Order: sequence, then structure tokens, then C-alpha cells
Amino acid sequence: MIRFEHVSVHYDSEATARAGEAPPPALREVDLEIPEGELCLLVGPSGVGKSTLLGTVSGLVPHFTGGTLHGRVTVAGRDTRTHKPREMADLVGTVGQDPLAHFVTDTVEDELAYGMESLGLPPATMRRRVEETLDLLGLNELRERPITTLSGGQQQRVAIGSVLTPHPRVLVLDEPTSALDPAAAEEVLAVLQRLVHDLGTTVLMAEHRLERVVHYADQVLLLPEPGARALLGDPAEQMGVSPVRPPVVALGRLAGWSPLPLSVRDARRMAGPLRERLTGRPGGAPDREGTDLAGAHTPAPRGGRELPDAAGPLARLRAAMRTRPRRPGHGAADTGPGAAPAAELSGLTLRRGHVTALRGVDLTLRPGQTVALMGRNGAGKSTLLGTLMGVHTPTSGSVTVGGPERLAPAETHPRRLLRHAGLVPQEPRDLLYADTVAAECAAADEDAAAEAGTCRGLVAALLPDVAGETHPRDLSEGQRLALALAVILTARPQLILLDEPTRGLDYAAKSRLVGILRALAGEGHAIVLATHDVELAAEVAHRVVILAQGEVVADGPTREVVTSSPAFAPQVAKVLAPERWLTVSQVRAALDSPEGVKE
Ligand SMILES: Nc1ncnc2c1ncn2[C@@H]1O[C@H](COP(=O)(O)OP(=O)(O)OP(=O)(O)O)[C@@H](O)[C@H]1O
Ligand SMILES: Nc1ncnc2c1ncn2[C@@H]1O[C@H](COP(=O)(O)OP(=O)(O)OP(=O)(O)O)[C@@H](O)[C@H]1O
Repeated sequence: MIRFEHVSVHYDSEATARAGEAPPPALREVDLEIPEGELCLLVGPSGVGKSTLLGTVSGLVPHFTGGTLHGRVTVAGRDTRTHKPREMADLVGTVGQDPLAHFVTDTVEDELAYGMESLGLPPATMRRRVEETLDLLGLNELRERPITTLSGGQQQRVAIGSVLTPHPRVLVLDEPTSALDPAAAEEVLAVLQRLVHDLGTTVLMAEHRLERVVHYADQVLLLPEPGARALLGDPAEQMGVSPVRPPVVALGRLAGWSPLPLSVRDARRMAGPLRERLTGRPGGAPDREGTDLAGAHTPAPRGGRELPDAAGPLARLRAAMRTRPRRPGHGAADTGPGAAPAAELSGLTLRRGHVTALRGVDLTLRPGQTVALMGRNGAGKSTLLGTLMGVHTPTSGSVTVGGPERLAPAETHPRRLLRHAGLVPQEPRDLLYADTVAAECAAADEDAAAEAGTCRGLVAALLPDVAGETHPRDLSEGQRLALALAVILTARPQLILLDEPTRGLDYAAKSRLVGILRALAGEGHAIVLATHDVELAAEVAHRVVILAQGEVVADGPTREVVTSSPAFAPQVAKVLAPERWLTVSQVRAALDSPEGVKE
């Protein structure tokens, strides 16, 4: 159905042009065919060319992105070199990484109908398919809503729905579940699988969170490293050689299982001997919330070893943070049991338009503690973070930040507030305005009234390989996140908020982020992560708070909360239940520990 014949793509890079060199290809010599009626998962680390490969199928590469395509891509016999993306629209439906940028209408219903209107489908068919899709993706209640008032995950569902309604024969999806809560992700993947099985649709999908998707794949197309040959094959075999792998596969490799399991179910069948080996060994997730762990150097909340690739940036970050003078009352704080909370929410209710986004929320955020804020799309997570930053004024109840100073964020001048609370938004780009990394850093120093060079020092710690003159637009997703984090850390806020920080990150970038967050908690910062990434929460959070329709419905130590609901349990917990391990790094540490030592 999709045929790649000796396909290579070169982008024109200013840096290589200046140096008089030919740029390295973003994609090299892809020569393979994806058959009709299969779900093919595209896998590989960041920057390896996944979006580029997807773009060659929809025709966006090179027609819209620039660069040069060598070779030929045909979809159902149509050559993407000679057919513009518009001329492929009846055949190929595409969802990109940034759905908001591609919406063309104002409301949910109109967006679902738009693609069909362009293809001239009869009104009765359009009506039926809009209704079907609203039901299929749980969008009925939102049908009349302006798209701009939807939460991130709600928007992603609309973007997926809008490509399903015209019933294209081929779907090309770039990280379609990145903003979805775990249950919504499963629903969307089940819908896609049904299209593949019932209608013979061909799906080509790139995704970083393999734990969500790999067991749905008929084949895996692996791009192991930049410039390497693309390999198409059986998912379990590909996972045996892939540099990126979900926890269940990493656990299988650690335990020496063959064939490698792709699903929790497969792994549970093989896990008996591993469970026996682990019995009585120390480690695992703590049963308490970890507030009493918070000291000047809080140990990592998990028994896991420090990830080797996190150690470098981590050490540099610590050094960069220590060299900065502390303002009294700011930054890394007293974390003893009697220390003032970093933030307090009391009876907080917040209305946004006709929606009550938060209802009677009581929450105390403590220095040195990392809290994962979880819950379905639209549950109110971003709204809660926005309220701590003064973006929204409480309808009733109260919010304070700033420890003993007890500042109301909405009434505090932004310059003052940023010394107490900083938010890395869902899209870090929203925080970055300047044309270069260096200019961004200079602006951050000025905003925070920090010594010149403070932000640059943090960038050097987090992103040692990035030149000052780089445009933030040209950074990878993970690099942009690190820059935004450096900008926020320049003011040394005690409270650090991150909205869905692992969107678009590969496993290596995620490990580095985990290392950095542990160091920050160790320095006494209070951290809140709004996240759908159950694996991240298991790895880094002391405490998990779950919101449902704006209300706190669970609040407690990570292990207790995540294992009480299959939707929030990480893969390792599901495989090894009722044992207490949550992550592969905890299991590895336990296996490395002296045998038979009881806790
Ligand atoms: N329009 C463009 N112009 C110049 N270079 C580009 C362009 N788009 C991508 N690149 C470069 O091509 C390489 C491959 O990028 P691509 O976005 O395809 O990778 P990816 O595997 O999808 O990464 P990620 O998982 O982070 O989304 C990267 O080095 C990237 O910087
Ligand atoms: N400007 C707005 N006007 C009206 N309602 C809004 C507006 N912005 C958000 N909402 C609604 O408020 C609720 C909470 O949204 P919020 O963005 O806080 O959810 P979330 O938990 O962060 O979701 P996601 O996981 O999808 O990012 C949702 O029902 C959303 O549709």
C-alpha cells in the first residue's frame, strides 16, 4: 500500500551550508513496502527521522518542509512527488505532532465535518459519520465547544476524529496519544485497530510511549539511529534489537525471557521465577509519601540506580545551582517537618466559562516533595497549575504560594511571583520568545534580577552541546524542554510546575529529566508534574494526586495510589503484582542487592 523506493531526504541546514558541507541525510535509503490493512508502528530515538518519514507519505516532505527527496514514495500507486498533499487528501489522513496548528474551523462539530466537506461527501453521510465519531471518541458533550476552550487531550481527540470521518484508506499519525490520558489512549488505539481489522485501513504511526502501542502493531518499522537503515519486521524481534523499548520489554531483557513479551499479559505468564527471585529482597517503592525524606540531600525516592546518562547533566546542574547565591526566603528551602508548605490550596473552586474546572480542592505542597497530578483529559490539571501561577483567579476558596509569605498568585506581580513559582508549560515554546538561546538566557536573567550568566550556566548544565546562537525553534523537543526549565530555574522558585513534560521525549531524554527532577527535589524544591505518563510518575513522584472532574479523588504515596487502579499502574507493577516493584530500575537494583536480605 505504501511503497518506499530508495528514499532519502536531505534538509538544507544553514550551519552545514556555511561550512560548505553537504548536510547529512535526515533519512537514508528507505526501501520497503507496508502492506494494506496493517498497523505499522514507527519506532526510534528522537531526531532519527520519524516525522520526516511520515511526511514523505503525506507529501508534506518536501512540498511544505523544504529539503530534497531522492527516490520515490507511492501510496496506492500515487507518487507523492507529483501529487501535492491536497491531491492525496482523499487517500491519506494525517495527524501531526501539533494538532492546534492544523485546526481550520472553530468548533468540534465543524472540525469533524471539514475534511468530508472538502471531499464533497453527501450531507446525510457527513451527518452520520460526525455522530459516529463523536460517540467513538467520547466527544459528544463537547460537540458545540469552541476548540480553543478544550484541554490539550480533548484537542488531540478532535484532531484524530477529524481524520477518521472521511474514511481514508491510509492513516499517518505522529504521536497520536501523546496528550491522551491512559484510558483515552486505549480507546483511540482500539478504534484504530478496529479500522485496520474491519475496513482494511493501513495505519502508519510514530509513538514514543511504546508501552501504550507496541502490542497493537502488526509490524514495527525501526529507525535505530540517524543515518542507519530502516528495518521492517515482527514487533517482538524488532524489540530485541531496538535502542528504545517499553518497560515490559526492558524487564524481559533483564530477566532473560525469550521470546520477549510485548504486553503485560505475556509478561505475567513468564514472571513466576522472577517474582520468586525478588521475594524478600530490599527496595521497591516506599510506602510513605516521602516528605520525611526531604532533607538537604533527599535520596532518590526509588531504590533504582542513577541512570548513567543522567549523571553528567545532574552533577553539572547541582554545581550550577550551588554557585548561585541564595536570596533569603527564596529557592531551595528548609525542608524539615515544620517547614512552611511551598503552596496551599484550600476549598479552591474555579469556573472557566460554563465549566467548573476545579471543585473544592484542598492540597498542601511540601518542599522536597514531587507530586504527580494525574487524571482524565479535562480533569482540571492544567487549570490547577495555572491557578498556582496566577493565570486564573479562584472563584471561591484560596491559593497561596511563597512559603511563610503566603502570596495569592493572582494578586502578586509576575516578577515577584516568578521567584516563588515557575511553570514549564505543556508546549515549552510558549515560554520562549527570543531568536537565540543566548538572548533567551539574557532575558531570563533580567526578568529574575539574577546575576548575568545565571541562566546560561544552567543551560550549559542541562544542554552542554547547544550553541548560544541556536534558534530555540531548531532545538529538539527534549532540548526545548530543558531550555524552558533553565529559564524557570534562573529565578530559583521554590515551587516548580511542569505540564505534561514527557510529551515528545524518547526514553533517554526522559531518564535525564528524571535525574534532574530528583536533584531539584533533593535541593528542597516542591515539584508538581501534571502528567499522563504513569511510568514517569512511578519513577520520580513521592506522591500522586488524582483529579476527576475538578475534584481530588485520590491523594497518597505513589505506590498506594498507582497500584489501586489499573489505569494508573505502571507496567512493572502489573507484571509483578502483588510484589511492590514499580519500575525496571527498582527491579534491577533489587536483583543486584545481596540475596535474601529482608527489609
Ligand atoms: N524542516 C526541517 N529543516 C531542517 N532540518 C529538519 C527539518 N525537520 C527536521 N529536521 C532535522 O531532521 C532530523 C530528523 O528530524 P525528525 O523530526 O524527522 O525526527 P524524529 O525522529 O521525528 O524526532 P522526534 O522523535 O523528536 O519527533 C533532525 O535532525 C531534525 O533536526
Ligand atoms: N477557556 C476555557 N473556557 C471554558 N472551558 C475551558 C477553558 N479552558 C479549559 N476549559 C475546560 O476546563 C476543564 C479543565 O481543563 P484543563 O485544561 O485544566 O484539563 P487537563 O486536566 O489539564 O486536561 P488534559 O489532560 O487534556 O491536558 C476542561 O473540561 C476544559 O474543557
